[in-house]
Amino acid sequence: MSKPIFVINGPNLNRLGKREPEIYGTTTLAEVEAMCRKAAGERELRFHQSNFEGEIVNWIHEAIDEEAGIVINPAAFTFTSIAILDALKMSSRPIIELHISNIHRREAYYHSSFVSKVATAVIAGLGPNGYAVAVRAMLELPGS
Ligand SMILES: O=C(O)[C@]1(O)C[C@H](CCCOc2ccccc2)[C@@H](O)[C@H](O)C1
Repeated sequence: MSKPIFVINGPNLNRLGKREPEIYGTTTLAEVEAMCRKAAGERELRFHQSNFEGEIVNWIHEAIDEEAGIVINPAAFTFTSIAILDALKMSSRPIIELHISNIHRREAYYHSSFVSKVATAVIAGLGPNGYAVAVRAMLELPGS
């Protein structure tokens, strides 16, 4: 039986599409979820968002226990969270770090990701469509 794919979103992404459309577009997180489920096809997809670091850590533990691949947009926790890094280090499955914007073209405090130290791949700058690209890529990665 194939394993689920976890898509995990960090703080403030619940406001996607409602603020800063010039950076993040007008697509809502609910629409992103629908795009991910379409991209996943028959594969089970778990889609989560939280503004709380510990909740994100718990979902990473769930993904590890289910031997599942993880697509993660940690949002601001990308640049601050050792807890999320430590949790991701425990995974033996593919991890795709996803950012809607190209963080490397933005403010300097967005340039150094803890998550990139353990990510299998990083997607940044494709806009909300990057999520569907990440899910489709995850389907093809060995071990996902
Ligand atoms: O580009 C991305 O996906 C980011 O992960 C989004 C984070 C911000 C998430 C906040 O999302 C909002 C969405 C709509 C309105 C306001 C914030 C930002 O801190 C990263 O540098 C890049």
